[in-house]
Amino acid sequence: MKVITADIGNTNIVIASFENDTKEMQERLETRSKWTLPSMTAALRKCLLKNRISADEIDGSILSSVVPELSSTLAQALEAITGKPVMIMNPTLSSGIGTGRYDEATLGSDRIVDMAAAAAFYKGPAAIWDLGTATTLSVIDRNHEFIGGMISAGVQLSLTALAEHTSQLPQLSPEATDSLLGTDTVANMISGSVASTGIMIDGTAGRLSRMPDLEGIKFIITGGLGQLVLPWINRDVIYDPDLQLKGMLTIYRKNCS
Ligand SMILES: Nc1ncnc2c1ncn2[C@@H]1O[C@H](COP(=O)(O)OP(=O)(O)O)[C@@H](O)[C@H]1O
Ligand SMILES: CC(C)(COP(=O)(O)O)[C@@H](O)C(=O)NCCC(=O)O
Ligand SMILES: [K+]
Repeated sequence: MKVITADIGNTNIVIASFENDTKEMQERLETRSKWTLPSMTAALRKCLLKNRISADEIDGSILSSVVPELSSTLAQALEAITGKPVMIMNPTLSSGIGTGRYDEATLGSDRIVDMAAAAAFYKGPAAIWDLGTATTLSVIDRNHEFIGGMISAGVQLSLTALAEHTSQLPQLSPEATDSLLGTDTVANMISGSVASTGIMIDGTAGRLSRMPDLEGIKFIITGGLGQLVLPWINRDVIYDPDLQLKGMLTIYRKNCS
């Protein structure tokens, strides 16, 4: 069975294709308000062509979006290409996660997808940090109930905010660093965003591991910026850059009958 997964984040749209459990394509498009139905459809067709996937092989698709203004454009583009209705993430779909403690209408669907993948592939209790535009933490207990989390400014977003709101700080992209204490402005900003995010995650993980209800908790890191912070986390973590894609595939299968 061939399934397309589409994930609209605030920085990137990730389009992937799975043949059964094997990922055979992954492409990134920029998230921008200028996408129209024709330009989106053309971009999707280009992704498929580049990966030699023909539209009539596709059995179905699933869309997860945290940018509602773009959801219907991408959904319509997927439907135009596949000729089949797209499954759109919403609170009524079965995900394997109990979200009753949170206001479900406001919970980002990328976080439900992260938790669904963690439950399916690693089992709870688990804490998932997703390092994208924002850094999110979502925690599930052993019964796969979402018990709470955190939202903080992402690594790139913090750097951008520093440059935009100060006179003397430059615009930077995050990069790997092994120095805690920088001796110039750039090194200070990089350790202040990259190292400090890893240390924040490590400290939070330490506290979570001491919570009696979360005994045996697993720590999972994903998202475009996840790899950069790994060296700053001094404990066992699972790094799974495909968590979001695997979660969407899991939810598609649970709901496609
Ligand atoms: N494969 C990658 N390698 C390095 N950086 C990446 C990669 N993918 C995304 N990024 C960076 O990660 C940030 C966004 O991560 P992403 O998980 O795509 O965010 P979102 O889900 O919010 O759209 C951007 O700063 C982007 O430049
Ligand atoms: C927190 C987020 C902005 C993260 O988005 P991302 O960094 O993946 O683009 C997104 O999950 C969202 O809009 N959530 C809604 C608020 C909530 O989850 O409570
Ligand atoms: K995120």
